[in-house]
Amino acid sequence: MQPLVFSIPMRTRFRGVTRRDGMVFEGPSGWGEFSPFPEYDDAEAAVWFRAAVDAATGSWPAPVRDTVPVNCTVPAVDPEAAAAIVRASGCSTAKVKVAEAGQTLADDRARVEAVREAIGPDGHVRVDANGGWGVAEAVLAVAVLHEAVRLEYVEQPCARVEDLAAVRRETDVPVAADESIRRADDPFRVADLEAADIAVLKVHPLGGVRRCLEVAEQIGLPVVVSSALDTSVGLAAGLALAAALPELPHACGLATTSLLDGDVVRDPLVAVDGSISVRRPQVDPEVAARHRADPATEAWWWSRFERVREVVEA
Ligand SMILES: O=C(O)CCC(=O)C1=CC=CC(O)[C@@H]1C(=O)O
Ligand SMILES: [Mg+2]
Repeated sequence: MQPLVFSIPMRTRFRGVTRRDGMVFEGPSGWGEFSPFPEYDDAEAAVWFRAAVDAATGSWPAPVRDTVPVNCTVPAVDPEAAAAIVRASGCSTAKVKVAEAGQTLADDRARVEAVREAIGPDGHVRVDANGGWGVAEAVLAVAVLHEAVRLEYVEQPCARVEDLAAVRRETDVPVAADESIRRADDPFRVADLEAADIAVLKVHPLGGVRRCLEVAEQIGLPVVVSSALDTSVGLAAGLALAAALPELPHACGLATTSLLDGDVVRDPLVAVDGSISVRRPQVDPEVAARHRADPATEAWWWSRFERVREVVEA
């Protein structure tokens, strides 16, 4: 089948995005997704392209489990909306966005408190600052939020690896690295600088399932597999990675189809009782057609696809 350009509305604005656009294409092994965020340049998008080609033409490692525990993902919304997302999810781990531009630590605190209330005392609450804090700010914010709700970990409190290491030395709350791995020239620097307790791995920004498995083996840290807000096609690759990891001590950030108002498959990968069953849904042309991008968006993606393919084949 011809590659398809999709454009799916987000249910809530997330990382400044209100629609998720991208392409899916089919190869001998199944469907692959190519959906780098629009602001990424061709060199960065090329890594996502490799992951999509790998999904469509390569083989995935053998799974060692058939379900993957997942967290619900709570955008930087008000406390009532945050609690409603947690309750609707059925998950016992929640990842809460904090440090959103234009919001305060009091906003973050009110959100995580509502999430703790909704998830109960035995649930896990983790926060993701997407590098939005400086070191001193992060140390203070983590102390306040940990005191309020007990945190499982804090993801990417600061942008720089050196700053992650500095925060890690100042707090007992485990630090997870995300952008410092997926957008870094050297994904292993976080381990070399003892900057993180946990590695968040995303399949598309890191070039595919097998490449991620190699990173997981070499980085020497417990891994949390997370999505890049993919459709169920991209998520299946994350699920394959999570299913193949020898150890999976934390819930994974793969319950993100609920953030999208639609999908390209008929049977989306959704969490049931906090877990997703490991499988690989195929694109349904009729369902995908409902989310076909408008001609201008389609033209933009085709031109990106051709440019990035040239980068990859050069
Ligand atoms: O980890 C999750 O719970 C879901 C995925 C998720 O939060 C993200 C996906 C893609 C880009 C993001 O800004 C964000 C993240 O930073 O982890
Ligand atoms: Mg993150």
